[in-house]
Amino acid sequence: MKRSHLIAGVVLAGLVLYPVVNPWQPYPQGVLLTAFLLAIQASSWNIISGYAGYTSLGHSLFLGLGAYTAAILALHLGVNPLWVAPLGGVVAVVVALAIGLVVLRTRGHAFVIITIAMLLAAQILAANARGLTKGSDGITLELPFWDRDYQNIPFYYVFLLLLVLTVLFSAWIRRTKFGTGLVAIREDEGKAASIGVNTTRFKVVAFVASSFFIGVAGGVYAYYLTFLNPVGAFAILGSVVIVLAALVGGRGTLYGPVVGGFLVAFLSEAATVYGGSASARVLLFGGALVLVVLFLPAGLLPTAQAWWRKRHPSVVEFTDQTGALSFRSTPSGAPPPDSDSGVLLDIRGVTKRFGGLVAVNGVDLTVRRGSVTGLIGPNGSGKTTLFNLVTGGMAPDRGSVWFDGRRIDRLPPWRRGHLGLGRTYQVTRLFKDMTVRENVVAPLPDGRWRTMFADAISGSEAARARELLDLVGLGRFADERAGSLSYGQQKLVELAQVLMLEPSLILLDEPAGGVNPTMLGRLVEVIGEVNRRGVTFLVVEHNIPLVTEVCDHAVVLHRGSVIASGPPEVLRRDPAVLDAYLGDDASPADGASGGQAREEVR
Ligand SMILES: Nc1ncnc2c1ncn2[C@@H]1O[C@H](COP(=O)(O)OP(=O)(O)OP(=O)(O)O)[C@@H](O)[C@H]1O
Repeated sequence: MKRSHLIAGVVLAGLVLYPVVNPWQPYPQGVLLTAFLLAIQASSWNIISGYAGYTSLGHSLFLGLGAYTAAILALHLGVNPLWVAPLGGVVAVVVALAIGLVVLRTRGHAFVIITIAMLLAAQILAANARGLTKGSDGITLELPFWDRDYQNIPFYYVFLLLLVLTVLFSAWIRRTKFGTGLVAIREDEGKAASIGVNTTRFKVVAFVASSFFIGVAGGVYAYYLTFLNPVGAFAILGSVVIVLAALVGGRGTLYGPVVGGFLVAFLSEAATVYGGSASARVLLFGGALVLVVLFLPAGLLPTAQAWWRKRHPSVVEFTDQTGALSFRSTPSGAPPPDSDSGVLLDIRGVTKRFGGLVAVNGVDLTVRRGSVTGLIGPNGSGKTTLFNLVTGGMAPDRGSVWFDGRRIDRLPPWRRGHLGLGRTYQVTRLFKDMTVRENVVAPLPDGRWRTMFADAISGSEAARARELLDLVGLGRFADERAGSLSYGQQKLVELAQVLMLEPSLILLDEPAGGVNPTMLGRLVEVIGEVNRRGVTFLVVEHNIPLVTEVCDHAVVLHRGSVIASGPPEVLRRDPAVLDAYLGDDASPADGASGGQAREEVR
């Protein structure tokens, strides 16, 4: 069992026993209860804002929604708020879904702004829907039905139970492919989409998942407070405190937000007792936020863990990287080598403009099944743009892209990944904070919900990841952080990662760039081996000898247009190609690339 789980278990046992051992202490129980509530919120917030990296500044919206749901039902139907608290979670989920579907189709800052706006809108709505909420007069609820002797102990246990459920839920999410996908979105959303992660769906589900337990807790909280008004229920400070708690403890970790929730709740209590006015409290939180961002950007828990790891370093075993190609079996699902070399990728008249610049100009290009096709051309000739058009990173202005007989240019990147289209990047885009193994199992071969909620590293997948890592010679690095590998090794891991999608076509963008000669030899071997297993390649590469070695066919792009195609050794002597690389018309701007190409072409 992991040490952190053990510590959490001991702390939990202590918290369960505390009211039993010390029943006549309503004050510390009340403080702890507030800490549980904040930890529930921070831990839930962590699902969308820690795992997926989409910061919500209005998460107390869900506490208010839960509280109002329970309070309104109690007011109008006379039911006890405690029994209908789960409905608060349901309302929070419905609202989160509606907001998420609108906002999370986009990327970036819009989300942060909208979350604050939603909180303020809810406040205004609650103040104005007087028939339902009694407006700014607020709703007063009955006192708890249990004997006064029990004080707040029942609330204490309900919040503690909700906290345990929230943490278990968050832990389960982190273990699934969904959780890995969220971290992938946080680290590099574009890359996540290219390996089959339906980023829109993942973000919406994460936002919804982050609202439920807060909504339930809100229902219980209304009963605990016995009074509810719009300003208190939808307070912006409540949201700021949630963010602060998660940042202090360590966003993106399982226990960080819980630890942060406790610390911030205690700090808040101390500020109320010793700090005097409410503005002193705000000042204290502001100051704490600044200090955390400046001195503990990762949060307390990750900083402590890093310190521990430094004091107790694990022994890293370096691979000798020999025998990597002596694998035994064919990767499951890889298509058999196809003797009939029909067209697998068909790019028809594709054009892409950036303002006045025509980066890709009416390109027609076909890649035959089973081939290794090279795509060459001077710097800026449009090769990477063409890759982006094929994999869905951007949409063409004109023309169409067909893959395996199906038009794909309007499909989102993840759908293209599910169809068997994989790519690597000019500058590797591994998820650097994940381990090598996590990187390799991160791709999602299909868009089914079952796959999404399967274990991130299931038995068969672990075996396959191992096999693929052995294929590229990096099996022994499986548990290392991907960012700690050399650049060439990262390129190989990226290839193993793409192979996990079981692609039929892989687009390699400058695989040799920045890779040392030994690594390059391995890369060439791996490309050859994977190709023999039936995978087709389209390779962008400046290293012409390498193109001649691995490619059976090449296409030359110049200023966005195809100027030649044929066997690489023939193209090397084609005057038009030589001209494009070295010719009179080479502009001073690409002079450097011309010099580089001059070396490489010869
Ligand atoms: N997102 C973008 N916005 C504006 N211009 C762009 C964008 N992406 C590429 N370009 C421009 O389009 C042209 C083609 O660029 P692209 O990166 O596709 O060329 P390339 O052949 O891959 O070059 P290299 O060999 O240097 O990677 C260049 O002039 C580049 O500056």
